[in-house]
Amino acid sequence: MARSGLLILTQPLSHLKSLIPQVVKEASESVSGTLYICLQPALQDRHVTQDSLLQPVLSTQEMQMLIRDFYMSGSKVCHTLDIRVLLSHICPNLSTFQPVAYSLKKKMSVLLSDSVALQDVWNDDKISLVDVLQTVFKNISPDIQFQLLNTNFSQKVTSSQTSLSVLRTFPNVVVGGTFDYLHAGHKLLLNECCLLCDQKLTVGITDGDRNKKKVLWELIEPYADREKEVVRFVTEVKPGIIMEPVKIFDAFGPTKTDPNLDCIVVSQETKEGAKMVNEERLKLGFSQLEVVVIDLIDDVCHTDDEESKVSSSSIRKRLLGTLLRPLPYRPNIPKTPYRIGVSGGIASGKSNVCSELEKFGAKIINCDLLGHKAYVKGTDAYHAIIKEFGHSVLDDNKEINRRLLGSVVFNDKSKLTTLNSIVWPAIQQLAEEEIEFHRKTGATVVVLEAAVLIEAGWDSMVHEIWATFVPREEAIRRVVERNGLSETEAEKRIDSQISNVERIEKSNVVICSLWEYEVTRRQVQKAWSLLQDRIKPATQNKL
Ligand SMILES: CC(=O)SCCNC(=O)CCNC(=O)[C@H](O)C(C)(C)COP(=O)(O)OP(=O)(O)OC[C@H]1O[C@@H](n2cnc3c(N)ncnc32)[C@H](O)[C@@H]1OP(=O)(O)O
Repeated sequence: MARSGLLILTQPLSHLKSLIPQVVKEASESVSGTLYICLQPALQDRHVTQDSLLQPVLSTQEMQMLIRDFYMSGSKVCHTLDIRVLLSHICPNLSTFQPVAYSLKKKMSVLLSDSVALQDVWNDDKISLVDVLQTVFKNISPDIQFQLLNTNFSQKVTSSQTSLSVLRTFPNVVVGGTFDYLHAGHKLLLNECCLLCDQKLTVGITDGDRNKKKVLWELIEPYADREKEVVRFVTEVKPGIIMEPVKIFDAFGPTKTDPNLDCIVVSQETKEGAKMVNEERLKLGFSQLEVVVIDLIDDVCHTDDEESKVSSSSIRKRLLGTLLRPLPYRPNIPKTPYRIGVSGGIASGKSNVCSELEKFGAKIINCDLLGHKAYVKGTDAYHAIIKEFGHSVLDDNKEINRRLLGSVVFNDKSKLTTLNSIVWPAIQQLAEEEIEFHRKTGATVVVLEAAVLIEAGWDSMVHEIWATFVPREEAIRRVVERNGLSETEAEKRIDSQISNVERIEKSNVVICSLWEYEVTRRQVQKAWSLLQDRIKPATQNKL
């Protein structure tokens, strides 16, 4: 199976239409990652040269529908396939158009085609063909394999009413979105923009508070990564146009500042936004934008609690419980038992996650309880706390009153730092002793439940970090309800810890406890089962 491949289709467009699902299915059996699609009907009766591969092809409404079908089918037939339909040579005017060669980023190691003529050229002179392909597309692997599609293109085509009229294109096209985890819906949207644009495409990419209204916004990719993917997509499929990414913080973005825009491309979901944009432009005395609406792509694998369309929020939900980033190399800690640190903001559901993990067989070390132990009467930490905070933090039995101590330290960051410097080393020592105890009993996985594990720098104590989180507003609500604190006090406690985003950035696995227990349980189950694959002895992995 190739990671990336190039599919050159030479059939007349009318032949292709009903066969797209079959073609995509066949291609997905040979390519697992990116599939670049080049529609080149002109190649049928011409030699394979740089010119014939880039021969201009008319952008008709039929072509537009066909391209949409590729994305729709791709998402149905193989939702993991990254389809990119190449458009540099598709144009509204054959006589004046100068296509630009592609510069595709992924190394292509399989060439798929419906063309027997191309197969003949391959058999006759593979080296020259690879040279030509390299010039037109770049990144063709020297070891590229050729595969003639099995799809029967000679079968009778069910005639459907297709419009052959030439597509109207525009000098300046604009589109907007979050473009998080660039998916088939985004690709269709951007592909459509590229098809309609013949000079400059402005892509507004949301950032800041606007993103915070979205489900699991904490998992939205950083702006720079989203911009990079959008730019890569556009420059790959249509290298001849100017591509301008712009950060946007509202529903208007550049449509409010750029009078020269001509066309806006929106999805069925955002078409109301286009209406608002035109109303605003009218007020500003700017020209009205032509509005092009594209359909949403159905998500064939969505579950009951996910949207029925392909969506970034479903993708983010599916990330919960999975390994988000590679594991750190920890040669300093013994391989067994495998150590997981479960950290998480106040009232984020750590204990619930840990009790689920316990049911699976993990040994839980509750660092909060170790904290109680660390400063019982008579310990070094006990005396150090009295020295720093005075006798007023003691109860009638001369034990440290945690509630009183809490009200002092959560109102003064420097005092919290002092407390931490006293108790963290003591808790850490006790935690190591418990791990050793579990090692002797043959435990395979120990879980260090520690709210501020990352803040304490204990990441180096564990093989991987899992984080639990809920949105800030939900954490406040829970703390007010659970701990009987005021909203302000709850906020102070939350602010004494790193933010969800900072914690997630440093964690390998993330669990969100915002919904019913069952939803959290499923995330933990997924995380546990993926963990088993990771920690299987190497020999078992090979089986
Ligand atoms: C590295 C670790 O995570 S060890 C485990 C956490 N313990 C510590 O850091 C030791 C210092 N903390 C303490 O001694 C106590 O938490 C006190 C005295 C500050 C407060 O005690 P209590 O009023 O009984 O509150 P409690 O211990 O239940 O903590 C309340 C919340 O404060 C947060 N919290 C605890 N310690 C800290 C800290 N050092 N910094 C920031 N937040 C903290 C926790 O998130 C906890 O909520 P959670 O149980 O939902 O996660």
